[in-house]
Amino acid sequence: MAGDIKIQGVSKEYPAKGGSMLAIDNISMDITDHQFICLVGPSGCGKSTLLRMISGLEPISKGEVIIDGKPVQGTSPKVGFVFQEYTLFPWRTVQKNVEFGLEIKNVPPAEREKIAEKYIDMVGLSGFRDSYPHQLSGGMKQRCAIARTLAVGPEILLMDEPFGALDAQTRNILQEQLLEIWQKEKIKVIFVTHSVDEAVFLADKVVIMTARPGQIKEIVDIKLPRPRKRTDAEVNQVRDAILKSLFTEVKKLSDR
Ligand SMILES: Nc1ncnc2c1ncn2[C@@H]1O[C@H](COP(=O)(O)OP(=O)(O)OP(=O)(O)O)[C@@H](O)[C@H]1O
Repeated sequence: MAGDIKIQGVSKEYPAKGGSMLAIDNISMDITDHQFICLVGPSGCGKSTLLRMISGLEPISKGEVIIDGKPVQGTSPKVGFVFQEYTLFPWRTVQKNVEFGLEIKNVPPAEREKIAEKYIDMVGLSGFRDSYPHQLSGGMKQRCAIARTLAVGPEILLMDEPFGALDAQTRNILQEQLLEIWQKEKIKVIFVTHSVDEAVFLADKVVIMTARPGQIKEIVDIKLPRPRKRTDAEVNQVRDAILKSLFTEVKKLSDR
C-alpha cells in the first residue's frame, strides 16, 4: 500500500551538557495498512522527536525510517505535517494559504484553485475562503492548516497535538471531521496526543511510550467498531487500561 512506513531500530541523541542525551531508544514499528495510529507517553518521552524523524525534519541518530522502500532523507511530498500551533501565513487568505503547497509544486492556477476549494469544503470552511487567519477562530485556523496539508496529496499525515489548544467542543467536532477525512482520503495518520480519551476515540492502535528515553512500552489494538461513542462502557474500559499503563511511566518520571 502507498505510504508504507517501516521504522527500524531508530534512536535519537541530542547534544547535551557534558555529552549527549538519549531521547529515543531503538524504536521499531511497521505501519502498512490504512491505519490511524495515536502516540501517547509521558511528557518529554520523545513523541514529537519521533514524529519529526518520520517526517524527515529531524536527522536520525541511529536506524532508519523507510517509506515505500526508500530511507527518509529530508522532507518528502508523501508526508504532511500538522503542528499544534497553526503556522498559517497571516498575509494570505484561507484560499491562498491552502494553495501555498500547490504553488510550490507549480500546479497551474486554475487547477490549484479547484484543489484548494475541494479541501476547504472538506474541512467545512467554504464560507471563509477570503478570510485572513486573524479573522478565524482557533478551530477554523486548524481546519485551514489541515486543508493546506491535505491539498498537496500526502499519503501519510503526521499530527503533533493538533487539537491541543482547542476547547473541548471544538476538539470533538474536529476529531469527527478528521476521521471522515481519514476514511475518505485513505491516508495513514500518526497522531500525537496527551489525551487518552482522544486516542481511544480516534485510533486503530495506541502506541504507549516509556518515560525518557522513549521506547515502545505497549501497542494497544483498539478493536472497537466505528463510529465510536465516547460514553460507551467498552470505550471507558479500553481508556482505563491505557491510562493504567501510562500512569506507571508517568510515575517513573516523578520518582526520578
Ligand atoms: N532540539 C532539541 N535539542 C535538545 N534536546 C531536545 C530537542 N528537542 C527535544 N529535546 C529533548 O528531547 C526529549 C524529548 O522531547 P520531545 O519534545 O520529543 O518529547 P515529547 O514526548 O513530544 O514531549 P511533550 O509531551 O512534553 O510535548 C526532551 O527531553 C526534550 O527536552
